[in-house]
This record gives sequence, C-alpha cells and structure tokens, in this order.
Amino acid sequence: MESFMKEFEHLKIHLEDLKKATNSFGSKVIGVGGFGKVYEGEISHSKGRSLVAIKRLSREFGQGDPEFLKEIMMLSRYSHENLITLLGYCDEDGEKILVYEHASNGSLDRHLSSNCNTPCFPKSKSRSSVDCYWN
Ligand SMILES: Nc1ncnc2c1ncn2[C@@H]1O[C@H](COP(=O)(O)OP(=O)(O)OP(=O)(O)O)[C@@H](O)[C@H]1O
Repeated sequence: MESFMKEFEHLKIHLEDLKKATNSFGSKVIGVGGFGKVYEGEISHSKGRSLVAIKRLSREFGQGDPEFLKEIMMLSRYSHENLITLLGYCDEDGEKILVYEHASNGSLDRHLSSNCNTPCFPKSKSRSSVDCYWN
C-alpha cells in the first residue's frame, strides 16, 4: 500500500489547505454522493490554482479505502476530454479526500434528467467519467 501510494505522491494535497478552502468543511457543500459530501473551494494543486470539487469520504456512506484507491489509480492514469480530472488527494489524519477539477454545470445525469427534451449539449463541453460532469 505504501509503495503503491508513492507512485501518486505528486498528487498529495495537505489537509490544512483543504480545511482553509472549505472553512474546515463547515460550508460550501455543492453536493452529496456515495462517497460523502462534496465541497467547493479554491486551492493550489499540481496543475496550478483553481476552483475545485473536494470529495470527503464519510465511511457511513458505505464506501472506503478500496474505492478511494481505485479512483486515484484510474483517474490519474487516464486522461480524456470527457473524463473529469483528478487533481489530487489527501490521506492525512484518517481523512480520505479526493480533489477534482470543478465542473461548473454539475453532473451530467442531473442536467439530462432536467432537460430531457433538449438536444445534445456541445461535444466540446461534455464531461463524463464513472460519474458524468460537464463544463
Ligand atoms: N467535479 C465536480 N464539479 C462540480 N460538482 C461536483 C463535482 N463532483 C461532484 N459534484 C457535485 O456533487 C454531487 C455528488 O457527487 P458524487 O460524484 O459524489 O455523486 P454520485 O455520482 O451520486 O456518487 P457516487 O458515484 O460516488 O455514488 C454531484 O451531483 C454534483 O452536484
């Protein structure tokens, strides 16, 4: 596990930085999914500084270490215009947090279900992953 994580060392983000960006996880909640709450915040990461989506693992939601590791492994290895980018992760003080590029239009499934009569969105603006988001 330790040697596995070494491969992704460059994606590490400090818990302190994520706390600063989210008022210690006290505000800026933009959604809740199978992993837990998702927060919005601006942070510095391996690709610069930007607005990001911060997914904080809540174990009572049923997901845990395997899903956390799988997400880091998959999303850091594959890059595609239709895949949401994983910008980093935090594994500190018992916290497991994933940091993604912010998809300003939220999840694609929500968009489609609320606009089911509209034709396709522009291809260049689509975003999809295991979960689908678009910008
Ligand atoms: N990268 C992102 N940019 C903007 N909003 C996001 C992003 N990721 C998640 N969200 C918001 O948080 C909500 C929950 O996201 P999440 O991916 O955890 O949901 P889910 O697909 O239901 O969960 P899961 O697939 O883990 O069961 C989304 O519906 C969306 O509103």
